[in-house]
Amino acid sequence: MGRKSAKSKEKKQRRKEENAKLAVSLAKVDAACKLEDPLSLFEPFRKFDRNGVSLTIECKHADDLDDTAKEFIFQLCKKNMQKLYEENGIQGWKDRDKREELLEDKARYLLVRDVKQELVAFVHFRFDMEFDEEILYCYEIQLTECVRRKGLGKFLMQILELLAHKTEMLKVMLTVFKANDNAVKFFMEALKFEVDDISPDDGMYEEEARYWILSKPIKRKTPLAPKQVPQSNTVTTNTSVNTNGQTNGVAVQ
Ligand SMILES: CC(=O)SCCNC(=O)CCNC(=O)[C@H](O)C(C)(C)COP(=O)(O)OP(=O)(O)OC[C@H]1O[C@@H](n2cnc3c(N)ncnc32)[C@H](O)[C@@H]1OP(=O)(O)O
Repeated sequence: MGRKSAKSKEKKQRRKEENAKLAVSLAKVDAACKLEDPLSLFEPFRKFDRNGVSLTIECKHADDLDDTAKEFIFQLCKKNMQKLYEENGIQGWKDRDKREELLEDKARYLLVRDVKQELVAFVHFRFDMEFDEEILYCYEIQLTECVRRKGLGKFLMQILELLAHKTEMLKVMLTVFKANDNAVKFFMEALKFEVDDISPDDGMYEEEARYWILSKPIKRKTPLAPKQVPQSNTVTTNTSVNTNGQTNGVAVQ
């Protein structure tokens, strides 16, 4: 009896701790979702001026998109992804389902425009929980062909990593079709994303899953031990961005 009651006490304590941890994670996601314009935290990242293109980047809630932006997002996604969905997706491609997913409440966008103010690329992302972890999920990164292979995709993913760091998310996650060779090279080779623990294992289903769930942990600088802290108090674990758009305090490759 004595042992049993000690055990149940332990169990209760563990559950209490788990609930408290979950409440903290949910509060972080909630706070991140409430940020009006997260890009205002990283002003230098509003411009991409490299490799012969001059582009501007803005961040919007799905709710605040105008009809032109909504249509651009849907049509570009369809152009880039329909064939892959039809060949690899369980339910193929469905216009209506995709339109709904793109405009769900939590959806947020990075919108990229050229000098004529024409949209040329977008990222659809969300702050969310994946099981009991607070994460930033990249639903889509879609570029028109004329702005590919100029470093823009990498730049946009760096913004997501910075946002995830600033809002204290644990990972950036995404789903990619195994057959999407270019995207797999981009995420896994160039950006060092890895197959996440929740990605379906081979052999889990009758047929091998046609996609991977990838993730990249958001690394934080470990604060120095007290005796190592310099007198000048210059050590910080916060992310800061210098005027060249380079980051300090977060591992962005
Ligand atoms: C979660 C999802 O959204 S999955 C779907 C991803 N999106 C798509 O498949 C839509 C069509 N493709 C695209 O929009 C773009 O090609 C993206 C997003 C995949 C890549 O963006 P880009 O701006 O073209 O990539 P970026 O120029 O930053 O490339 C960085 C590195 O990734 C790798 N990479 C990018 N594209 C390719 C490619 N087509 N083939 C091989 N490697 C590539 C390279 O190592 C590249 O470095 P390098 O150019 O110095 O060799």
